[in-house]
This record gives sequence, C-alpha cells and structure tokens, in this order.
Amino acid sequence: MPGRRTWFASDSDSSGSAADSDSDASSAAGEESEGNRSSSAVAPAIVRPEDCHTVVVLPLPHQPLFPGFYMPISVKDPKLLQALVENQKRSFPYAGAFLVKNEEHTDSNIVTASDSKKSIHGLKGKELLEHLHQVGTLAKIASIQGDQVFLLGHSRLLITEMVEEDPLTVKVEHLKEKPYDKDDIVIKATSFEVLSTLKDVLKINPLWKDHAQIYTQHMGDFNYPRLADFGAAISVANKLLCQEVLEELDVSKRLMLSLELVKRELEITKLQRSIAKAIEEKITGEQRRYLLNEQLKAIKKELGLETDDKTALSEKFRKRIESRKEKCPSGVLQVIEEELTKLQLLEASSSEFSVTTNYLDWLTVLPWGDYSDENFDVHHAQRILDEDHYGLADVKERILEFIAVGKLRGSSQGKIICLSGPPGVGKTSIGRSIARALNRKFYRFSVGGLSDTAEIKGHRRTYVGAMPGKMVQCLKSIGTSNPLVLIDEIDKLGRGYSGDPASALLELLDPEQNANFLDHYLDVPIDLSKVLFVCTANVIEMIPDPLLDRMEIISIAGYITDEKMHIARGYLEKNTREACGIMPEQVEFMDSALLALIENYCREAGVRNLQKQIEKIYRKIALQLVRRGVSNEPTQEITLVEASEQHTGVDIATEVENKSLRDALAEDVSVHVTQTDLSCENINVVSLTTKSEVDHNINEGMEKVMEALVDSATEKVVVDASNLDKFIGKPVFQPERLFDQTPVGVVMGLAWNAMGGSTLYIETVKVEDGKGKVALVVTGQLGDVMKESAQIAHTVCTSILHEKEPNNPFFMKSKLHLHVPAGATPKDGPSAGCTMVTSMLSLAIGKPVKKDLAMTGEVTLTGRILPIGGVKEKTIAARRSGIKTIIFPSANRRDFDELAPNVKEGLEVHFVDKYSEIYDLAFRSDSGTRAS
Ligand SMILES: Nc1ncnc2c1ncn2[C@@H]1O[C@H](COP(=O)(O)OP(=O)(O)OP(=O)(O)O)[C@@H](O)[C@H]1O
Repeated sequence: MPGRRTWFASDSDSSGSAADSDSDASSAAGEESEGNRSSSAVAPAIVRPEDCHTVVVLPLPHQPLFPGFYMPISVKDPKLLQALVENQKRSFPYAGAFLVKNEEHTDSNIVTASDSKKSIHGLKGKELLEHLHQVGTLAKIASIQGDQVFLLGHSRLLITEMVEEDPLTVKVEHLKEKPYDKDDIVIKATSFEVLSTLKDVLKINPLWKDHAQIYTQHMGDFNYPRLADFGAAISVANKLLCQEVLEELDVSKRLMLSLELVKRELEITKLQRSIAKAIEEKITGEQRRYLLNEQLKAIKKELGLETDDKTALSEKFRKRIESRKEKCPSGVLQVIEEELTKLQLLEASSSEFSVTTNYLDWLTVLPWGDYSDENFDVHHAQRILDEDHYGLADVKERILEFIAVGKLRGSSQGKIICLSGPPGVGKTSIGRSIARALNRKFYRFSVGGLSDTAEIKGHRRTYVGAMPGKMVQCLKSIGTSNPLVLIDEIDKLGRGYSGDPASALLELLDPEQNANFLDHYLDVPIDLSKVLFVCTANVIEMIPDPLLDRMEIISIAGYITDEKMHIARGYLEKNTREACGIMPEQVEFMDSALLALIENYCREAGVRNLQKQIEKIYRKIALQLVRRGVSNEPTQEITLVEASEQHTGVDIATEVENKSLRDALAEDVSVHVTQTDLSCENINVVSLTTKSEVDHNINEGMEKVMEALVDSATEKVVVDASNLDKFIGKPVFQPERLFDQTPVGVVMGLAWNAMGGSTLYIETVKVEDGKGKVALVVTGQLGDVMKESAQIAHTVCTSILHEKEPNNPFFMKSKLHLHVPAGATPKDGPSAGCTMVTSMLSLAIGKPVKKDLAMTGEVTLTGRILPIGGVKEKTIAARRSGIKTIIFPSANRRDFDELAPNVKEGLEVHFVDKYSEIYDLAFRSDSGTRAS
C-alpha cells in the first residue's frame, strides 16, 4: 500500500532537493553516531534542521512520518500550501509533520486520504492542534507539485506552543533518543528478533528488500534506533502503535514496540500470501479442467467415440425421421432438411440454436403418417359399449350407426360427435369407450374457460418459451395420427382477449379445413382429418353456432331411478368395492339401501354423486373391517404370525394389543361375541392369525372364546335402508311433493336446466279485491321472460274465464300474487306459461286441479300452447315426484315418443294445442284425450 505508506526515494531524485535530502539524511545519521558531522555537508545558505524551532504544521492522516522515509501528502488547505511554497523559496524547506489523533471525530471521517484532509482542513489553530499528536517529525519538503508535497522525515519534534493560527505554526523542541548501552543483551536480542522477523517479511514480500537497501543508502548502516524506526515504518498494522514508536525515546522499548509491529506485519503478509495462493489455485484448477475437457473431447472425436453437439443432435433428428420418411409429407421433410442445415451454421451457445433445436425436436417427434388399425367391428363395439355403460340404448345405437358407416366407407372421418347432457351422465366415459371400441388412442383436453387461441393454435416461434398448441401436443404424447380426441366442456369456451378461441376450434374441428391444420409454432400443415373429435357439453345452446352447425349432437338426458339402480348395482358398486379392496363376501349392499340412496340422497340426473356416496359407504366399510382386524393382505398375516412366534408361551392377554379384546378375554367375552352392532369395533382379529399360538397357550375354555371371536370377525357388513344414515348421514333431499292433493290456486309445473329436470309448484293467492284493484304481483326470483309469461298468463286466464264462466268477475276486481318456490333459486323461461294460467284459473273458479297432475308448455296471448325443451328430463322428474298425468304441448309428441318405454311406463300423457284443452283436463276429470 504505497499510497498510505511512507515512500523511499529511489536514489538522489536527480533534483536539487533530492541532493539536499541526501545530505540531510547523512547529517541526521551523523547526529546520532558521530556528533554534528553532517553540518559541514550542508550548504551554508540553507538553514540547518537543528535550527528550526518554529515550523508550519502538516497534519498526517494515516501514519506518522519516520526519519529517513519519504512520504507524499496532498495539501488541500491553500494557505498552508502557500506557506510551504514560500518556506521552500526562502531556503527554509521544513515543516512539522504530526499525526492526527485517532479520535471519533477524525476517525469516522478519515476514510480516504482526501476525506481525512477535508475534515482536518476544516479545523484551524487551537482546534487543529488539539487533534494532533504532540510528537511528530521535522520534515524536509523535498518537492511540491500542485498540491502534492513530498516530505522526507528528518528528526523527532515535540510541540511546545502555538505561534500562529492559520496556517498553524508551532514552536518545537527537537527530541533525541535516550543514551543506551550498545552491548545491552536485551537490546541486542530484541534487535536480532526484529531483524530475523524482517528477514522473514522480506522473504515473503520482496518489495521491502529494495526499501531496506535504499534506507541504508540514505541513513548509513542500521543502528538500533533506526532498526526500530524501519520496522515501524514498513508496517501497516496499527498507526497508534507506530506513533508510540515515534514517541518512544528509550531505544530498548522502541525496539520492543517495533518488534510487535513487525510480527503483526509478518502475519498479515502470510495471510495475504495464502489468500493469493488459494485464489490462484482456484483459477488454475478451473483452467486445467477446461483444458482437460477440451482435450478429452478432441481425443473422443479423433477416436470416433463422440461427435460434437451439433452433429450428435442432427444425427438424432435424422434418425427419428428416417423411419417415417416414406409417410412424412414432402413439405415437412424439406423444412426439416432446411432446419438441419441451419443448425450446422449456428453457434451452439446462441439462442437461435436452442430455438432451432426445439423446433426440430417437435417436427421430428410427431407421428407423421402413423395410424393405429381401426376396428369397425360393430359387434365388438357393442360389447365394449355395453361392458362400460348401462342403458343409453339410443346413444349406443347412434355410435354403432356411426361405426357401421365407417366400416362401409373404410374410414370414420368427417364427423364431430357432441355428447350433451347434465353432469355425471357419462359423457366423458362414453368418449373413452368409443375410443376403445374403435381401437383408437384416447386423448382428452378441456376447453372450459379457455380464452387464448394460442392454446389451440400454438405460439409463434419468435416468442420466448413458445409452445405448439394442444393438438400438436396431443399427437406427440399419443404417437398416432388418428386418435379419438375428447374436447370437454365445449359450451364453456371462454371469450378470447387475443383472438377468438371458437374460430380457432372451428379450424381444428371442421373436416373441410382440418386436413391442412396450421399450428403457429410448427408452421407446416398437419393432417387432422383422420382424428375423431368427440365434444361434450352440458347445454348445447351455449355452443357457438358455427361449431354447433358442424356437430352431430347426441343428447344424454339423465337417468331414472330404475336406470340408476342398474348402474349402481352393475357398475358403480362393483368398481368401488374392488377399488377399496373389499371382497364380495365381506359386504352385503341391499337393494333397499341402493334405492334409498338414489331417492333420498342422489336425485340429480347424473350418477357422479351416486358414485361419490357409494365410495363414501365403502370407505366406511373398509375402516370397519380394518378396525376389526380383517385383512386381505397375506403379508400382514405373516407379520402377525411371526410376532406371535417370538412370544410363544406368553400369556394371551399380552399377545393382544387391543384393549377391548383384552377386556373381553378377561371379563365377560360373550357380551362382545353376540353383539350384532355393525361397527364391531371391540373385536380384535389379531387372534385369527395367532390362533395356533393360542391353542398352545390357553386352556379349552379360552379356545372356544377365540372361535366365537373369529366367527364374529368374519361376519358380513350389511348396508340396508335402515342403517344407511350411519354411513352417509341424514338424507339431503326432502320429498319434492309438498302436497298430496294440491290446494286451490296451486299447480305443479315441470322445469329443467343443465343439472336435469325437476318439478316446481306455482302458487297464486288473492291479496285484495274491489273495483279498480286489478293487479298481479310476481315473486320467486323470476327472470324477464318468466315475468312476461306471468303477464300473458294473467291476460289469457281473464279471457278463458270469460269464455268458461261469463258471470265470474274474479279477474275484474282482484289483486293477485303469484309465487314460484323455491324463492332462492333463479328461474326463467316461458315453459311455465300454461301452469300459471291454470294456477290463476283454479283460484278464480275455486277448484283444485286434478290429483297427481303436472304440466308444461308456453302459452301465447291467444291461448295456443307452444313446444318446450327437455321432455325427457321433465318426464323423469315427474315420475320421481309420483305424478300420474302429464300435459305436454302437441309439438313435443315426437320427443316423447322417442323416449325409452321404461321412462314412459305408467304415465298418462296428454298433448294439447290450445289452453282450453288443458282447462278440461285439469278441472274436469271425466274429459281429455289420452295419448299414451
Ligand atoms: N350408463 C352408465 N353406466 C355405467 N356408468 C356410468 C353410466 N353413466 C355414467 N357412469 C359413470 O359415472 C361417472 C361420471 O361420468 P362422466 O365423468 O363421464 O360424466 P360426464 O357426463 O362427463 O360429466 P361432466 O359433464 O361433469 O364432465 C363415471 O364414472 C361413469 O363411468
């Protein structure tokens, strides 16, 4: 750190001042060794240093200046600088250099030389004096360049008093070492130690070697005080210790202090060296490894063991596409070839390289021209469809027709099947079955909430992290070009913020367009015409029209109780039992339990909830069986037997961990054995596997007890209607029917939504009557269409009443309130029109409608009945509520006729064109046309 240390002049500086310094140095040396010999060498015009009794003060921020050492210092105070320049001109080139005290004030500020000067610069006169050590060095001004002043230490000074404030000038006294005995052994020993330590320092840090030589040139041979000064001057360890050395006039003590400094310097030098060595080693180690790696690569390449990255990659891609070269479109082959050539020209570390590699990876991994052999065997398909799903005869028939056409044509392309229906009716699982029947690979992705077209069409390659769209990803993961792709929740497609996802799907699905589907990422046309697309939706009305237009809709309306019973028995219960690892002989699931489950817990159209409840029941059964200790795993048995072998001869009670059994064995066992409680938790079946041990260790009576326990443990768990609530809690559904016989003003209507069909009551009451009070209030969270429907119904019933009972003035003077429970469920649609008319008329004529009657149909102002949707769902809902007679619009006759016989069975259905027919059916039990 030469900047912070005293410097040595190389030799006589070639300037006049350097020549002076030489003479000064020798004179200073002369003072100590041979008296005042040096005075004869100094030019008489120049003031002798010994005659300097008043000096300008130079504050030193970092280290004291030692006699014989050079120190550069930057003087910022212009007045001080001016004084020094003038002194030099006046042949009085001297100043007093004093170290700034290590006080908080100065220390915190003295960070760099310039900073420290700045802070000292602010201090003047007495204040500055207080911040300086009183012992310093008489410094000869060797040269001044700008504000850089080069000082050469001469001798020690002590400030005696202040003479001038600015620049600070002080009176000084020259200090001399105390006389000492040159032969003193302590001094000798200390100086040897200083010398040997200095040697060590010089060995490690050869920089100081030169300095030592120069010092001896300036100061003559080392003597003890100079040796002590030298040691202190070269050390950077501690400025205060250095100052102590400067202040110490006792040579022995000075040597000791210097030794401490030199030792510290040695430690610092050693540490510095080891740090440097460690860093050097690290760098050379890395370089070595790199070099060796490069050599290894070169050797491997030479031996043909390994080609470089680019060649290896190109070969990998070529190999992949080689097997499909015949089937791969020529356009794609050309692009691959171009990209491979480009790859060779790119720098392996460039970003373009990785983009090209990724692109080639996608291009070559796709199953160009690879198809799975399609199976158009209708019988096989029928078997598979029946195997996976109960009922759904019409759906299966449509699928078989589709397969039959495929057989005749030789391919099944060109159709998009859309399975629509409420949740949990098996749309997704039918899709999977179709794939199995046709021997196609199955891939499913959901577009519910999808709003970014890039998900379908991919990102352009220019984007960082670009990816191809879902379809290309599908082809990659499936590995054939003719999979069955199930696009779930197509009715919940999001509205795009970047492009329209519906249009992107159209391009994907449309048989006219998808033979040349262009993914933004791949940028080469892909033939998707062999892919069979099956979509699922809950509400077809929500599917974008252009998409709907291209689809073959197959609706699945939901299941009636009978169908649910079959599905539950034949599929759900069996699958769940197997999934839970329970044997058929361990459980008895009664039909009554299934029926109660369906009617009281799972009334929705689908069977997903039914499946969940059955799973819940089986989980509980599994827990019971495990608590009893019944296990179907052989390994567990072995463990138990082993465990019992280790404890042969021990009392049985200690063998059995379960406290209840221990209690049972010890006390009244028969209580537990005879109990029929399904939970049977207090019977531990550890005894089953330890039975042989038990035989050896317990007496006859105890043996009988164990046998009884075994019987009890293997007892079946029975689930029936009476204990169903123990498994799944109390029923969640109350009966939909509020009235056995609907009162006056109340009529049952039929409704449907995405979840299936349901029955709903429409109630009308008179609020008040009187002339001019005619009004209708509607409540029940009705939508606009339904509110309008109520208004229409009000008008229609007025005219009907006028026609049927001309003398009845009811509607001319009554304020009515019409309500549709349940009030918290929003409702809308026109199909409750005829029900509303009937409800108001019932109130007007004071007659309840026929028992077990439900109706649905939109009514016009002139009393005509228009068709409605969801005939199957509504019929199923009516059956569930125990309805015997249903009134449908005539236009829905076709829908009803298409229903399966088991759905229509036992129902009296009437089809009407005009409201007057409903009037007759509802209020006159003897009339009406029976339709089925
Ligand atoms: N007819 C059936 N026979 C046997 N199992 C059925 C039948 N219908 C539905 N399931 C079973 O019901 C469960 C739910 O069916 P799935 O997931 O296919 O319903 P989804 O109609 O696709 O519902 P979502 O609209 O919510 O997607 C499946 O385990 C399925 O096997």
